[in-house]
Amino acid sequence: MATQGQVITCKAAVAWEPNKPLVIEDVQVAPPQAGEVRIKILFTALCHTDAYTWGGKDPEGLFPCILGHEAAGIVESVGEGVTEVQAGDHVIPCYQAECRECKFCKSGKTNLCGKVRVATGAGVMMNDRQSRFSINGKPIFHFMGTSTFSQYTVVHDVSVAKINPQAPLDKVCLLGCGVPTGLGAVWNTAKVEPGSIVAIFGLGTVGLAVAEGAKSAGASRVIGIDIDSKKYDTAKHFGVTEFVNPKDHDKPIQQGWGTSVIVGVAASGQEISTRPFQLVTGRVWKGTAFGGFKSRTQVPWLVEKYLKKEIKVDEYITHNMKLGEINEAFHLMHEGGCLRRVVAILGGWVSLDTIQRSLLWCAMTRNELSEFYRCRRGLKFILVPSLSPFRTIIGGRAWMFLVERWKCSVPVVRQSQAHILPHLISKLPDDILVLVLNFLSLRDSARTSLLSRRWKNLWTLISGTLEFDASKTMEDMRWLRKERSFERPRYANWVNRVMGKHRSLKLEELKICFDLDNSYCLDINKWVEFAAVKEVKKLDLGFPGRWGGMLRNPYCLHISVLCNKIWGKLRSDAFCSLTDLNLSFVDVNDDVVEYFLDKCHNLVNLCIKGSNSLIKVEVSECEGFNLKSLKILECPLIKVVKISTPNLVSFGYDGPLIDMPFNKVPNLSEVYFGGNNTISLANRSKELFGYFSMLKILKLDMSSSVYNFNHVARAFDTQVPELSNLEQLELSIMAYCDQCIIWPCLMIKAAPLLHRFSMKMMFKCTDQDLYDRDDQLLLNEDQIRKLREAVLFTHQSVKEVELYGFSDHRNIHMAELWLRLVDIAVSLEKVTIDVRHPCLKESPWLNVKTQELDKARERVRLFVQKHSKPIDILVL
Ligand SMILES: NC(=O)C1=CN([C@@H]2O[C@H](COP(=O)(O)OP(=O)(O)OC[C@H]3O[C@@H](n4cnc5c(N)ncnc54)[C@H](OP(=O)(O)O)[C@@H]3O)[C@@H](O)[C@H]2O)C=CC1
Ligand SMILES: N[C@@H](CCC(=O)N[C@@H](CSC=O)C(=O)NCC(=O)O)C(=O)O
Repeated sequence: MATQGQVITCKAAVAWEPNKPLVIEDVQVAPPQAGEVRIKILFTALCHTDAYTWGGKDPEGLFPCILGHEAAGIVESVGEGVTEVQAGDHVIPCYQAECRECKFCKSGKTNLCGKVRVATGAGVMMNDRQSRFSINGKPIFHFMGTSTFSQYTVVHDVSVAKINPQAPLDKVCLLGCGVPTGLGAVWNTAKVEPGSIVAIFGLGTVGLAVAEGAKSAGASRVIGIDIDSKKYDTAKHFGVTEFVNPKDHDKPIQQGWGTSVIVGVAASGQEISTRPFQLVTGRVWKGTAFGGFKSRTQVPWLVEKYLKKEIKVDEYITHNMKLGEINEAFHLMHEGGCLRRVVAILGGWVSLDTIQRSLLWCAMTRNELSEFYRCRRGLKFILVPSLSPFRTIIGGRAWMFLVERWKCSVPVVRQSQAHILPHLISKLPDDILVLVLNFLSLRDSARTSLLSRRWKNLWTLISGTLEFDASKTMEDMRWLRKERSFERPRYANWVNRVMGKHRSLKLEELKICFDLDNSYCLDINKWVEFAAVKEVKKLDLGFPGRWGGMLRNPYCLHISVLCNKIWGKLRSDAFCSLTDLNLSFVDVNDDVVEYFLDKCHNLVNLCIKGSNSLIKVEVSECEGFNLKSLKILECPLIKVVKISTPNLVSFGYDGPLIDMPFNKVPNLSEVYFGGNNTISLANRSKELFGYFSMLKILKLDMSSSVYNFNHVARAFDTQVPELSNLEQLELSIMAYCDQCIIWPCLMIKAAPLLHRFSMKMMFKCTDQDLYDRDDQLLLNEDQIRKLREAVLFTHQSVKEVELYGFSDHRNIHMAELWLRLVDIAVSLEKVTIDVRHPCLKESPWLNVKTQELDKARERVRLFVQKHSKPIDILVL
């Protein structure tokens, strides 16, 4: 284990003070000492006792601490002298230890163990009476010897129950406390006999487990007592036969004798009392801790009972949540319909439902799976998840489709039989399951390893896409200023770990994108080698800085990495399968690009972005050369782009104004220009290419010329390129003054066959300087007249208009002018108007106020109401 003997920094929910929300912190977890075990916690449930201590009622409660005691996980490492468990074992941490040596354990009369209780009650470990948890040196107390609200925890070896690795950890975590307590209260403590009458006060998880235990013990009547009558319905499924709500009665309704078992934990100072006469006349008072079960011995036995379906567990789980939602999970505790909330401590959830959904999806969209099914005569069913989200998407047609596709050989499993789905899935052969895993994200497919031993390594056989997607972390690094020094090695380790485990010989697609600079060149070189060895078809490497631009010390892909000089392992035909190559903020020189163009005869799409060393790109005609799309973007020192290849369909460029000799590109029909020189490039396109008039699609991004006011000033005099065949025009502009509209309008005018027009408007919302400059750019009378003239025309073929970032809060003329497009286009059928900023609309950091957006939407709607044409209008 790479982490063995090391301090692990991980996430944990820390209770800093009683009753204050738990805070997700980066916590240091020290390695286990002698007789200790460090466990990677995967799932934890919440028990009322956690809430009791968090609420400050526990006399043993110490703060700050990490709560949690009903969980399951995998042993990460063990301390000296630990023999009964080892790294990789699936375990349930037990708040009630079992040393099998102390006076109590040997007595045979109690399940309470004396070996470590003094330390667990004091929030420390027995060895040195210190905590293994700390935050920047400040110790954080343990809780109940378990502290499972942490991705890693350290427990005494006498508190670890090793369980069957086939058991789903997201379910059997409940066997760490609530369910055994209820069952054991009946079986071990009260020792209910057949025919007995059992009354249960409180129908939460423990109470329902009591009902289940009572039913299985043969009780003749099981009376549930709760202040919420709605619970009776659920309770019936667990064995409750009658129900009493104390609120419906003003005096006792039952007298008699028998055995009372106290389970509930009460705050310090709270007492129960009775007249001795009550006991004298045959009533018995007992209590139970963990249902009297011997933890290390009997928890594995309970797990087996669950696997054999002899006891319920799944039925107690009402919510699946994530670590970040732990405070919400506490609040839910007080909701009537809530039993156990299981929190995924590491990452999110992947359940069999996800797999079922994925299975159906790929069955419906991929022929290969249906062929696969056809070939396998033995396999005679298809699983149909009739889960509501799916139903909303595909409705009843999915059923028809499946029945049609697989005729009668496909019995469909309906929702009412959903409980047998896991069983059916487990019958699917591995190759089908792997095929299905290809449709999950890398994280989700890796998470299936937790489902059971069978699933453990299946994900390592996926041959579709390995996408190391860390966009969320990148976003946090950007806005929350999350530390790069911490996140970079974590990302690199993740990629290395996954690649180390990956066993499929081939891989369709590899995508790696993170803020990594050249100090990670050894790792990245290995990833490039991995791509070559796995014969990837699509390789996407991106190493942008925090703000999406170049790093000061960018990763440099050296030609020697590709030519066997460093690793010596690559075959001479390395990358011969490559069809798509996207190198973004990877420093490559001319030799590297030439290598890919020369060696990769299957290359169809090539994009080089943000390389400081690229000077010249030459694509020449040669037999069997298939390149269809080429993009050279943000390479500041580029001097020559020389192209002569008949297959080229699409070309994109963003960089200095250079000569681009294009020859023999008869199929070129799509061009993109971006960056500071967009307008100049477009205007000079005829002399640069000579091919401009044959373009069908033109995309111009003029948004980065924000400070280049000369363009705006010259807007009235600008020439537009010849666009006689253009069908689709996409523009991005920095919309800071009315003149911005002129050039696009002239382009629309110059494109008589234009079908679809799309415009993204960027606004610089917070830059006061820009507001000030706006004043300087206010139009004079003459300019306003020219502006109106510029939009005074009609266009016959435009059918579809999309306006993104349409916000009128900055500029009154612009809104009106853009809406005029709807009038200009006489054949218009569809308009989409999105008032949000095109780049920020998905971001929580949107700095345009909601009222402003609402105002803009309202304005659009008013306009639409005035408009009489029968067009389809979507306002976002
Ligand atoms: N001895 C041991 O080994 C263990 C003890 N415990 C203790 O057992 C108790 C139950 O735990 P758990 O099942 O997790 O908790 P739950 O919250 O799931 O269940 C408690 C149930 O009792 C109901 N209730 C509350 N007040 C009353 C009342 N006055 N009369 C009747 N019913 C009432 C609650 O209703 P509502 O939801 O409406 O509030 C809830 O349904 C807790 O005190 C917990 O600390 C737990 C595990 C082990
Ligand atoms: N620390 C509290 C008592 C808490 C308590 O009673 N705990 C139960 C388990 S509750 C589980 O959810 C228990 O079994 N205690 C036995 C033990 O050894 O801790 C207090 O001081 O009142």
